[in-house]
Amino acid sequence: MSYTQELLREKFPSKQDVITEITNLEAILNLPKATEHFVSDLHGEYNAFDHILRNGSGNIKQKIVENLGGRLTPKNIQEFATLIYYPEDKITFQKENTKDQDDLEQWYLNTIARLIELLKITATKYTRSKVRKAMDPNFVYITEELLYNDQQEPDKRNYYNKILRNLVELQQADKFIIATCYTIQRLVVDHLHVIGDIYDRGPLPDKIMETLMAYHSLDIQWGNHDVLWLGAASGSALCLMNLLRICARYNNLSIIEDAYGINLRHLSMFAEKNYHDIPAFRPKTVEDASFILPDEKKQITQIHQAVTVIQFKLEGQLCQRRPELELQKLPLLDKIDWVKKEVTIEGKKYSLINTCFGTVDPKNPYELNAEELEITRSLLYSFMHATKLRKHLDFMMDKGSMYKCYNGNLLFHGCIPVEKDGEFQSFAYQGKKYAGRTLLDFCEKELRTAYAHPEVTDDFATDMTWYLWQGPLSPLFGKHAMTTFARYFVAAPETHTERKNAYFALRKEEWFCRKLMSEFSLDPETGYVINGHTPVKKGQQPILANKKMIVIDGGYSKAYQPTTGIGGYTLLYNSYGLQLVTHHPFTTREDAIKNGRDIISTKRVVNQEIKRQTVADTDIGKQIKENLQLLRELLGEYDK
Ligand SMILES: O=P(O)(O)OC[C@H]1O[C@](O)(COP(=O)(O)O)[C@@H](O)[C@@H]1O
Ligand SMILES: [Mn+2]
Repeated sequence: MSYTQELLREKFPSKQDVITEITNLEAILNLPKATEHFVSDLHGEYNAFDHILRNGSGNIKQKIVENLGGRLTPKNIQEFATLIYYPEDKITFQKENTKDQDDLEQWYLNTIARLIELLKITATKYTRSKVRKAMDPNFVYITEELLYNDQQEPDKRNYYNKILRNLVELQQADKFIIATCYTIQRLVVDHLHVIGDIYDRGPLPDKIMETLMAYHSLDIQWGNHDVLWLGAASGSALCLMNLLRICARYNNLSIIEDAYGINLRHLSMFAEKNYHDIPAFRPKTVEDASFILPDEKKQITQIHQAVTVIQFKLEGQLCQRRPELELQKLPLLDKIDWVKKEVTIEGKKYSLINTCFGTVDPKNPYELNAEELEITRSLLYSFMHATKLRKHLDFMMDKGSMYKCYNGNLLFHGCIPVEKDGEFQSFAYQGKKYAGRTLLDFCEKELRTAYAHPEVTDDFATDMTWYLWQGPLSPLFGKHAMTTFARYFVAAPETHTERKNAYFALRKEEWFCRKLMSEFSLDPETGYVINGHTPVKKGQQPILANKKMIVIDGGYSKAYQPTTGIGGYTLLYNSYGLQLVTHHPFTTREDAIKNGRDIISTKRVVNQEIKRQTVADTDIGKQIKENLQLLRELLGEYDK
């Protein structure tokens, strides 16, 4: 008997145990495939993301319409849906707005009965034990009684009605409704994929991380913005300065100070001493907001300049110590004619439109002055020791990866760098070349090394975190260069251009997407490539390459909504196939609760399975089949 069988025998000591397990697993294989939910580019927009999680990208409403739609008016459908998304708020609202006690009781009875009906429908896909795990432990007994009782029998109906009445009379109804709503939310989506860029530009990435940490099942494909935060926590001061620059640019320094408790006082004082108010560095999203005080705005503008200059200095140092990364052309502080106020970019001279280089020594433009050095050191120390931040980023490392192969699909944030003809471009390091899948594996290995050793700050792995942010062959970035310097200091638009990797043109071709799936050992006939990263602009298509490629940048980022014209896209993959969901921009939580404002605009079927998919068709199904094989062999042993 093999070692595995020995172990199995310990777990299932009698023949009857084996038979029970085989029956159980066979039954699971025949259940419908559970629903996967894909989101990406959340960019700190917690409220919009929270709403989409609560409504399961429209899945909850669809279930209500399909199953209770014939009995409810559109207004009541929306009210019932809103209750399931925001049970606490909706109950309060209901109580405040129903003066008559009898009406309120009737509302409770109707609501509980409807919830149980909907729960029954959402639970059919799962084993009883999995449904139980999704329930609030305090209400398991009552819920199961209500759920598995046949109301058609008169005796049972009385029993059922009695339980309902009791819940209301014993004032347990609120708690029960809230618990059941969350159970429904949980059952409607079985697994969540976050295809990168949780951090930057929006105000509440920390709350997104808290939500994800409480979520029942998920994976993350890192985005370039996430890697900035992981890089900084790995000891890269350069990543840190860049993420501070983005926080200042979008008026989000409170994430650093309030959410993560990192003190910016020294930086702020230094900035005040050394920088003035320059329009190009004013925070982007607050031009018409009244809540920001002029002084505060000026302070952010000054901090923005201070961290930008430190970033360019550190970037120059990195380029000097890592010529192998071929990033030489980027930092331009040594290409400045300080007298004429000109900079040379690719052989051409341009005048500087903003100057804030008071701390730059023309002879040693990339050297930090003493105070910058001290600020950088102490900020990096605080960042690496901020407890809550570390907890969030540990989780991101744990659940995250550069790419994921899941139920036959290939998920990654940005691109696989290629030449124009579709050949994978290779990244050379220490005499070895990495391209295609091996490049992504290499990047992941380096990032994990860097993160595991935050105290080592000058090694290749730490510098690679910066490369992942803006290196020309970074699968997370996918452009020839990041022209940050020119975007701040030069007017000529040609200096701002960031040329996209050939990948983004080729991903429209079916043959190319098939090649990608083969590279990752997936079946090109049945699989899809799913990307985030590039906002799908007005007039562009999210479904490409004869439906082999789907780009679902969620478009949550408010700053980018004018160019996309919509809120964004998410994707659902259930037993019937794949559906692309388009969202309107999210307004506010209050609007969603009071006015029942949902943000789903359309659902488009990407593919419809000919035969409804079951667990047997999934990755878990494959594992179960392997286990069944072993169990059958064990059964044979018991028969000997
Ligand atoms: O809109 P902003 O804040 O100027 O940012 C622009 C920068 O962001 C990037 O697009 C990278 O961020 P994304 O991953 O969100 O595209 C850079 O290529 C570009 O230089
Ligand atoms: Mn991105």
